Amino acid sequence: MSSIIEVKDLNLWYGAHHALHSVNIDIPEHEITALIGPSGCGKSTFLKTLDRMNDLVQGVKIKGTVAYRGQDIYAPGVDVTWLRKQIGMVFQKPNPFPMSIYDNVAYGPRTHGIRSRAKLDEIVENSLRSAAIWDEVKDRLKKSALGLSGGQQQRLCIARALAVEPEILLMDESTSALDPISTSKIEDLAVELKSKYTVIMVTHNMQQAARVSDNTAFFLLGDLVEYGKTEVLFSTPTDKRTEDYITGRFG
Ligand SMILES: Nc1ncnc2c1ncn2[C@@H]1O[C@H](COP(=O)(O)OP(=O)(O)OP(=O)(O)O)[C@@H](O)[C@H]1O
Repeated sequence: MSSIIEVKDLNLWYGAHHALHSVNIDIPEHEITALIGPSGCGKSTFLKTLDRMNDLVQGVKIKGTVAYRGQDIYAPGVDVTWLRKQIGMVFQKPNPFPMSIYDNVAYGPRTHGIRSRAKLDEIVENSLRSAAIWDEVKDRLKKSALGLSGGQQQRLCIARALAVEPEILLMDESTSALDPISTSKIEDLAVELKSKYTVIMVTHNMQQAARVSDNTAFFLLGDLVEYGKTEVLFSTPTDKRTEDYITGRFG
């Protein structure tokens, strides 16, 4: 399986705080990679380096390379709007825009210049179908997205991310604010999506990582301690710190 992201010697500082220490990791295409580790270990920071969301943080310094399909995304001249079209993000709390369900999904494609009503209708339907929410919303597309349940809102946010046809979907604890049924729907969805997309998810929930991911990366205090196939990392971890974490001895 080829790598879609290759990270080499990635270091990140927030001011004087050294939050990521020389991280090296290759992310395979069309698989689900989970990032696990205790609170504050750098999972979200690492995830955000992949679509340059940390650029917005004042005082941040980043060294090393993050290559997406062989291209360093931190090289001068990289168009961050283009990058975020390739690499979409779904956040911890559902954050639909205060507009209709239809307009939430059409927002990105419109921003990228698509005006044809028929084309937008097609994108909206396909994206909502891919996010497994079409049947629940097809009769209320013009209604406010804020009237949906939390789980529906999160699937709508996934549809919104898919509408611009990214290659990679980043999910930052995207089920932690949801009930178990909605969580299970999003886990099933992530597994379905990997035939078309590459999914990278931060999760606090080790059962979730074990259930849905193909690869798992364990972070601790800014270090990538161990990375490998999920079933191997959970059954025969090579590092004592990984073993302690997955057996619940700390974190
Ligand atoms: N914007 C920021 N400015 C300064 N320090 C930050 C910022 N964001 C994160 N940090 C610090 O960087 C470290 C890593 O944080 P990060 O949010 O990446 O951890 P995490 O593993 O995702 O944690 P959690 O599971 O609690 O979300 C922490 O010490 C955190 O306090």
